[in-house]
Amino acid sequence: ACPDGEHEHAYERRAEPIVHLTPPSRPLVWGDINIIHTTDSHGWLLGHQKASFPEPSYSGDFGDFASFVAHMKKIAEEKDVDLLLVDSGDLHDGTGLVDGFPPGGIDAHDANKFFDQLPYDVLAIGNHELYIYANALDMHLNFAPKFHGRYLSSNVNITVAGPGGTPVSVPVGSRFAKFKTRKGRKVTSLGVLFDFTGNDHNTTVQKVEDMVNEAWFADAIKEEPDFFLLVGHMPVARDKWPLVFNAVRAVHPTTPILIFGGHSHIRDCLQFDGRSIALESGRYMETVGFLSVNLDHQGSKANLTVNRRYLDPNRVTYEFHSNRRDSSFDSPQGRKITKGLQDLSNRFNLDLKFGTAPQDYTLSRDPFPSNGSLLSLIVDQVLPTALTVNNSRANIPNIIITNSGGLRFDIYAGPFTKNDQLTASPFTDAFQYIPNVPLSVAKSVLPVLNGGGNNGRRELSSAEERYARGDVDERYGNWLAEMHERAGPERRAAQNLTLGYVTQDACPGIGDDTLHTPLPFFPSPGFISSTPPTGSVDTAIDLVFVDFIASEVLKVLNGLQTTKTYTSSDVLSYTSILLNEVLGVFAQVKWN
Ligand SMILES: Nc1ccn([C@@H]2O[C@H](COP(=O)(O)O)[C@@H](O)[C@H]2O)c(=O)n1
Ligand SMILES: [Zn+2]
Ligand SMILES: [Zn+2]
Repeated sequence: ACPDGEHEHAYERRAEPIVHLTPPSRPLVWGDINIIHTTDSHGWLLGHQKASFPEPSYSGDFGDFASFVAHMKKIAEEKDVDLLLVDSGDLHDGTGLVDGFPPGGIDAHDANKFFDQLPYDVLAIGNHELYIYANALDMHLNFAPKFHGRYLSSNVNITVAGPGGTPVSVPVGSRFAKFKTRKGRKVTSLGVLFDFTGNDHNTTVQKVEDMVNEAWFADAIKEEPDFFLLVGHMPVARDKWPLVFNAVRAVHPTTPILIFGGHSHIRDCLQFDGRSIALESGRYMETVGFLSVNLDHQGSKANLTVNRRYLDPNRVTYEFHSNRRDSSFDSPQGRKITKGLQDLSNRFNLDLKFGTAPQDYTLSRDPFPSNGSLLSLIVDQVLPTALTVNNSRANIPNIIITNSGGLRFDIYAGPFTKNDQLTASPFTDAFQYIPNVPLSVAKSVLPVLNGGGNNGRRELSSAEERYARGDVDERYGNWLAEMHERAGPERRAAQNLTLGYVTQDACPGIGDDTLHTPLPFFPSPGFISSTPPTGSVDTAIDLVFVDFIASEVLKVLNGLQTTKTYTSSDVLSYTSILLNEVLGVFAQVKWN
């Protein structure tokens, strides 16, 4: 499959040990319309930098990605087809580049600037652009204008000072966009956010079912384009896409509809009907999605010919698909972006070392609880250590509860830096407490939180559920065997599959671009807590929790007992140390 045999070279950056990457299994299938998709990048613009698999598979940085896109645009011109670039949101929260700014800065302000150096055709807003008003305002004032009407927030508004200082509620970006492709195809595009309710004051998210009844929506979709490009921060399965899809379909029974989703951080694909396709391209720049569609059967109402591929973003992948060698791959713009990102990392001092992690701690590759579980490390060691530093309540027995979704990435053995701290735990959530909670009541809070719905944890994809059940799709096994057979003896010998994504979705054929051995996957509860102290049922303890879950904790406390009605006035500040600082504090104490 490898055109010139040049792609099996090494990943050898940043003084990491040399690691050999497997090239993609086959060339991309191009169509009349081709779309490259990113989503939930969460600041991983410097790529994944650790040496053990699967990380090197995702080692391409945003500069490499920019070079790839530039080459692909050239190939599209040579083939005389369209190539678009889209993003489905969640730019903020996730690495030092977006969270390691000095005090007083604005979250992802500096890192955002790399996005507008790429030729994005459409971008949609994510929920992580809305947790903090200042970030949403930055998107409105500084980010959206760079994309000239193509940064879409169909159902998301922000309140700003209007004429004469009167507050007005306006879309953060634009509600929709209509444009023509290079080949002259007419496109109507929306940018929809799921029914998010955790947004900051002075931002509003309209429910998807209400959005599709708006007059502007009917107007926007009235005229028939060559295809609808629905980009949105909403999982392609189990969410509100059918509402948007059906609203469009009711007016245009056969017009092609291409959907690009996000938010659930998985590789996924499905077709709502034969003339549509919905793709979701993972998270953290661990996946670049590629979708091709053949539209040019004028007048035909036949099923679309569609092809989707989930690329591992690394230079081997990029060079393979753009027919470049290492020496001819980097574009000037790509190099500039890589340098800019490294400069930003240096400016934010992201290599600052807090200590040395003695082993790997993972979020889902080890069961919870276990010695290898990051969640176990957090509740058994990190929080009990870090929260008692300089804390006058250190000697009062406590239970500390947090939501597992607040921890976002594994820790790998070796130097533990400021960037590692912020990838594992990016949120500035504060610790609060309620004093004098009877031990028996406090002990019951965690089980009720975990029994009471799915808050705090993201849903498992159907593939993850199947993996957790040990149920591996035989389609993949057969295909893998066939690829091995076709590969020939030399390649077969070289193909010791690395750990990585093994995707099972609902679209035809196999989506993964590079073959992998699947990563172990263990589900974890939505909420986790430190071990409760011993004592009698009425021992008064501090119930400590992150502010992100304060309202849920109050609700549970009031459901568990009737002696006292707990309100937000019972909630006090526990420490000045934030959730995104606890690992650094712990590492300095225990890993030095
Ligand atoms: N302050 C915060 C904000 C978010 N979370 C967690 O992130 C989840 C949403 O992340 P997506 O990338 O999937 O949009 C949310 O459900 C929380 O679990 C948090 O813990 N603290
Ligand atoms: Zn996300
Ligand atoms: Zn999200």
